[in-house]
Amino acid sequence: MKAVHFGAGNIGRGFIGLLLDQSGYEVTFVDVNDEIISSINQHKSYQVHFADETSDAVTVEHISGINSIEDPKAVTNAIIDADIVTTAVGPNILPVIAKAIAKGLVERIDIHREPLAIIACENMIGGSTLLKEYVYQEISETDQEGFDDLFGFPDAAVDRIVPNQTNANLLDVRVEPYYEWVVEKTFIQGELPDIKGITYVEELGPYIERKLFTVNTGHAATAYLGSCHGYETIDEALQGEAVMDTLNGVLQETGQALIEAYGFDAKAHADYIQKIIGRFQNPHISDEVTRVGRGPVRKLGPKDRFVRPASMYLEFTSAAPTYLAKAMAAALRFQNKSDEEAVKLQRMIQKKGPAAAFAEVSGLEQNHPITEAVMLEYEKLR
Ligand SMILES: NC(=O)c1ccc[n+]([C@@H]2O[C@H](COP(=O)([O-])OP(=O)(O)OC[C@H]3O[C@@H](n4cnc5c(N)ncnc54)[C@H](O)[C@@H]3O)[C@@H](O)[C@H]2O)c1
Ligand SMILES: O=P(O)(O)OC[C@@H](O)[C@@H](O)[C@H](O)[C@H](O)CO
Repeated sequence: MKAVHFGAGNIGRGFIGLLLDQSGYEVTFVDVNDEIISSINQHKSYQVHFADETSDAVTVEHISGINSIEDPKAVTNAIIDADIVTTAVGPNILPVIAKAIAKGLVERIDIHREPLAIIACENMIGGSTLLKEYVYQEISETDQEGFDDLFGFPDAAVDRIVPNQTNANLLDVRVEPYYEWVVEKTFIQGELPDIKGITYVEELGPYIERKLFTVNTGHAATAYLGSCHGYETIDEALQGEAVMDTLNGVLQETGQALIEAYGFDAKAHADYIQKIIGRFQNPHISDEVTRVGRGPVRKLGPKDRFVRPASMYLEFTSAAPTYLAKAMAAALRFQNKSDEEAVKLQRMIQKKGPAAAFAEVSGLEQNHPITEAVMLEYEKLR
């Protein structure tokens, strides 16, 4: 069985590639980073190390790599032969890889009519659905009809903390032991891919929102507040009472919204929160606030980890959330010269002022109760 995986980065090698290899797939990584791709083709294996005191490292084999800039034809051929396609490139790159996926699918359908699942493993709601939209923008309406019967784009939620890597071997990855990969089975054509570690569900909504608005909201809140307080890593930031108190408050607010929306058991959700805070505190992982806070414009977006749960909270309680507002205010103060979105956001704030900048990225009006709550906290952080 053959898998094509776009993005040979942290989660690509440390999670998706590992599980595909363990399920018997030969994995072809597609990436634009020539150093990584050359190394994959030279060594044909790498090790995944686990950030705990007990687990042994696992070797991932049966891999190859394609540099999609240098050899687009090889990407097309790999998609023609693939039994599954997965991605972990970041939400902003989905429109870029959609072109290569569309070309591969158009040529594939001329050669054979085997069904295929294309799964975007990105931290966002509806990642595969969005990828499908980008792919369909690249093909004619006639081709689209043929595609619907063969190619499924099931949405997914992936959870495993994989920080930036500092290993002697470029390809090796150090990951937390915990993982979860949930895939919505509704739109899969043909048989469900037999991948060890995937949980198939009828409806992904509750899973992706629970994950995104607990793990990722909590993570980003810690990163932005930690950064404001001068901390460099997530575990360091949580040693300070101020950040920990706000994190707890944020997760109480998102928890209240999630329980209202999906009827989760309150005790089970409280346990889930504690487990996640424990994962953030893992002393065997050093995860930089700059990685976790990357892309503040995306993270302050209308459907992402802050604004959507804040809007749910407002809807259910008729009050704007306090702690989510503190975290969003800290996001507006996030400085990182190496992060394009952080630089862009600071420029917007300088040019238009914080309320207008927040309104633009969040999609909320300047006089919206959430914007007003964020501005109150923004002033306090001065
Ligand atoms: N790291 C984590 O803890 C984690 C966990 C769950 C989900 N995710 C999600 O996985 C995705 C990737 O995150 P990551 O941490 O692995 O990032 P990363 O930067 O380590 O990896 C992204 C990879 O995509 C590659 N890439 C960029 N443009 C490309 C293109 N046009 N074609 C092919 N490859 C391209 C990059 O070169 C890089 O190797 C994100 O959506 C992230 O939210 C990450
Ligand atoms: O990948 P991002 O930028 O959406 O979010 C940063 C981290 O919160 C994220 O990568 C987590 O480590 C991951 O989602 C854990 O499953």
